[in-house]
Amino acid sequence: METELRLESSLWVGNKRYRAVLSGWHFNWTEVDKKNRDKKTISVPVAEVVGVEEGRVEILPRKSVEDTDKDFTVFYVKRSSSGSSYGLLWRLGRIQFSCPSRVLRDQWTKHLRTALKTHSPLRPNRLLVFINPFGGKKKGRKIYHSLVAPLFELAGISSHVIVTERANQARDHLLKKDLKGFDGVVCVGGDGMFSEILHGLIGRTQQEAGLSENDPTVALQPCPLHIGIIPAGSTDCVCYATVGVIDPVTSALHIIIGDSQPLDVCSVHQASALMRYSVSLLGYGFYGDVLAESEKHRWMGPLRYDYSGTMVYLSNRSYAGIVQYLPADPLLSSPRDRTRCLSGCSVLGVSLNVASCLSFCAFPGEWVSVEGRFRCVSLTCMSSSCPKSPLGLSPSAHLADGTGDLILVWDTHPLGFLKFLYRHTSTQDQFDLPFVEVHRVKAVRFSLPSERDTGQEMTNEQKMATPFLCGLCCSKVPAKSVWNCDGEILSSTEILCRIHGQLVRLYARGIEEGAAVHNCGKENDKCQMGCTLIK
Ligand SMILES: CCCCCCCCCCCCC/C=C/[C@@H](O)[C@H](COP(=O)(O)O)NC(=O)CCCCCCCCCCCCCCC
Ligand SMILES: Nc1ncnc2c1ncn2[C@@H]1O[C@H](COP(=O)(O)OP(=O)(O)O)[C@@H](O)[C@H]1O
Ligand SMILES: [Ca+2]
Repeated sequence: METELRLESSLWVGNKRYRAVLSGWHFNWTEVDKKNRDKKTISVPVAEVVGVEEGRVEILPRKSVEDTDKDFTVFYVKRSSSGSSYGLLWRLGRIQFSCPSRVLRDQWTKHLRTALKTHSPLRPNRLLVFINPFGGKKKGRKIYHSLVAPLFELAGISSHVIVTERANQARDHLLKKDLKGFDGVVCVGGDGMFSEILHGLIGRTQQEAGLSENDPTVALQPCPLHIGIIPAGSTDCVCYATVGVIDPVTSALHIIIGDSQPLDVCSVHQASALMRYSVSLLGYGFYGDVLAESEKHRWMGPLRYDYSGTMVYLSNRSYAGIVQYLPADPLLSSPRDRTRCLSGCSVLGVSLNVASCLSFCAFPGEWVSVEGRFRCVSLTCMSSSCPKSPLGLSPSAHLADGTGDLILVWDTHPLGFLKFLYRHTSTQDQFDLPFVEVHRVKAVRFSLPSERDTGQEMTNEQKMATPFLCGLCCSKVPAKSVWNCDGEILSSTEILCRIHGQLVRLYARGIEEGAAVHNCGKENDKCQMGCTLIK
């Protein structure tokens, strides 16, 4: 089959002659200029060819087609460094070849198209697109129509676009409407919008499989449709943590070529009912308070989190709680092993025997229990990196290993907590502080101490410590906080969480790092799949 797809010939690009070769996984072209022997070869993996068109075709800044007999145009993924972000920006590359005959031209286009289908079988033909017109800076519609739709059209993807008119419309559509014929669902918006798609697709899949989402011991069915994220929100953490940059064109190109990245999902239950799913931040204390405060200032747009973050920091609160967790196998990985989950990462979920030991009563020995006052308790299934924190809440967490990282920040003095927060903005280790613990876990349970212990009556010492500028934003110190579940406030405080390995798949491939050193000893572009980074 590989020999069948091989094609090699002399072609022209402008007035220069090139040797073009299509073989196996690659398409490359080299200038054959005698005076300049060391002209570089440009090599494109066939899986990264976006489209092949007969004639002279331009799509930027405007689409134009000159239908000639001997020319063909190839569009492909071109990488460039993104400056501030850790990942690489993808752009649309374009090259226009001229053939000596029409027969040869047709042979090239036919072979390239066949190779492309063979090497990237998950390319979507038909997509269901939801746009949240009010996410982030309210630019969702513009981002989609000006940057994404032209690329989908070039790649021959047909899309059904729905601009939402209310919250939860996308979720309800996915739960109830006919989804036949769609290969994937695209979300134009932020983490909240992604969460709607996530709930719709997971719910629909379980309905069809006859499984109960309420039962935390049930092994849920993975979703058959892929999810694509075009970032147009405030935090855009899911996009950043799975692609490495917040860039609509990069994300659109990952969707077009049918990249596939599995993702762990955490189900959050109260008593025996499912409350929500989470992929990035499930946080009590600081992050819960920030979200609750920020909801009052939605008009500020993405800035609301900085404003509320500062206010909540100044209010200097901590909360009593009991945290119980089921540790993951420490021999497989650790949240402090300083590896990073990069594209092709090999730390994947092994079949975890969670269900059998989820029952706390039946297997008390497997669970670890801690109690005390916390600044925050956070659980994240992935690194949760975002522009505010480029390495994320847990820099060594893995996207698809079936575990989450539980971060416990014990009550401490205000400057200590500021240090912890500030370390998220750099490469300094935020876990290397005496009041911080991090555990790789399969399940977590959170409960409140009995009324008597929650500190309704605070000790004098606590009273002294608590109202650190507290008068700025609150008059009374509440005894409990709320849970922030991927940007939604949960209605209940006592919860049970379980991580489901690889429950959904995104059109992404994990973070491709720019100028990094890898432990396979090779330079970045030659790095072997699955190697890990050394700092
Ligand atoms: C001093 C600098 C501190 C920087 C600390 C940065 C930690 C950031 C970790 C962010 C993890 C994000 C996880 C994702 C959450 C989202 O699902 C979720 C929903 O997003 P959406 O509205 O786009 O739909 N987003 C959130 O819940 C936002 C959480 C953001 C917390 C940011 C806190 C900023 C704190 C600033 C504190 C400043 C203290 C200054 C004192 C003088
Ligand atoms: N048409 C709409 N009107 C109001 N809210 C909507 C609409 N469409 C989606 N939403 C909701 O808006 C919330 C925030 O959206 P998101 O796209 O995540 O933006 P942001 O990142 O700015 O929070 C989501 O929880 C989503 O359910
Ligand atoms: Ca994980």
